Amino acid sequence: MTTDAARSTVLTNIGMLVTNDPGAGAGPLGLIRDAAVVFDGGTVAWVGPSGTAPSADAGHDLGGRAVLPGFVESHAHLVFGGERAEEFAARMAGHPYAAGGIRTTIEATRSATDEELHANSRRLLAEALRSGSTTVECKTGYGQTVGHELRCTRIAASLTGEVTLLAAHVPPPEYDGRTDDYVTMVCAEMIDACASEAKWIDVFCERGAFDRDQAHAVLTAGMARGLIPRVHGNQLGQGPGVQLAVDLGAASVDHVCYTTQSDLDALAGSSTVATLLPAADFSTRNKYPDARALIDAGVTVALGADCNPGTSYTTSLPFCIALAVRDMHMTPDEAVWAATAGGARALRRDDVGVLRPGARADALALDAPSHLHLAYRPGVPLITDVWRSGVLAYSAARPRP
Ligand SMILES: N=CN[C@@H](CCC(=O)O)C(=O)O
Ligand SMILES: [Zn+2]
Repeated sequence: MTTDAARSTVLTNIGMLVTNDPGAGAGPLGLIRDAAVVFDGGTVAWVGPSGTAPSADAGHDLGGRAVLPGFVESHAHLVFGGERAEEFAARMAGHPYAAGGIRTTIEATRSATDEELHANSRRLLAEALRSGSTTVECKTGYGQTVGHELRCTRIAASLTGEVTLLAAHVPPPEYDGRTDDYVTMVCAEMIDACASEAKWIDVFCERGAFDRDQAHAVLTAGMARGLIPRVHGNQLGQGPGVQLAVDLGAASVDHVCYTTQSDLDALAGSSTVATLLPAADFSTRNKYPDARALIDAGVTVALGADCNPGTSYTTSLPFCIALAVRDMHMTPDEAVWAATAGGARALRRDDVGVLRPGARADALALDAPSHLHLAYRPGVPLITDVWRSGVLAYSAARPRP
């Protein structure tokens, strides 16, 4: 077992390799049977048939198992205090989900110590790694004051380079009935204070949260400070989120459960990714997005787990793949692509979500002969090994990280 990123490692006897490089193998997933991969330090050095693999300092025989690029989680809320199991139970008893539930977590987050927030977010990041996520975006959004958002942004930045300032998640209680004043404060103070720690700016554009003009003001203020927009939209009903995301050239619009034909047309003619979050729809009994209509219209689709304590307390992209196939009518290949290359597109990255020379050496192995088993065997812990930047960061054969 190799844990040293400075050395080269050859993975041999891979039954089925997903490269996501159509030039390297069959179909959009670039599938290669009986394959090998060489990692040199933190990058992929070689990909091809097992028999022709170059030698390396160390070897890892996969015994016919499948290997995929590490999952790219492009939607996660990992910095928060408390949990909302009671709200989940009430929902399962028939209470609807509403944006206001976010305030419960704002209160718990503001009350939590830095150490508690660090420990909880690191625990969830390690959980995501065990589920195969090797790149993880992380949002703030449960502070909603300058000081608390700055604290949460710094904690997120200690976990990942993909930090999203979710400056406008829901108007906090002290701004009750004064959402415009909150937006003014965000644009005048919060974004200035937090921008240097973040890459992305995000808004929840939805009934009960922020309307189109308010969301536009926050996103453009973020863009003026160098942040790239992404949007939570069209989760709970039809709304302006999709169109706003496209108008501003956002990297992604997330949820996208309720769409009109003009939303589909706008997305199809844009570079904005539709990031679908089926675990949130599962846990809120919400309508699933029409993934088939999106894909058939030519929209780029990503899958995210949306880990958060309200709507989706899971870090498991394998679970989302299974939901996407069973309930959103994506093919297993489409779902696997969306959780790897699709997530990379949503984060505007070309070095992850793909196994080709020069890419980051992020991969996972399954206790299964092909990637199809991710949807075919729902709920089964199939992931045996996860490499991040060439290092074996998780192995089911070893104690957990
Ligand atoms: N939709 C908005 N934000 C989260 C939910 C947050 C919460 O309920 O705490 C989401 O992505 O689902
Ligand atoms: Zn979210």
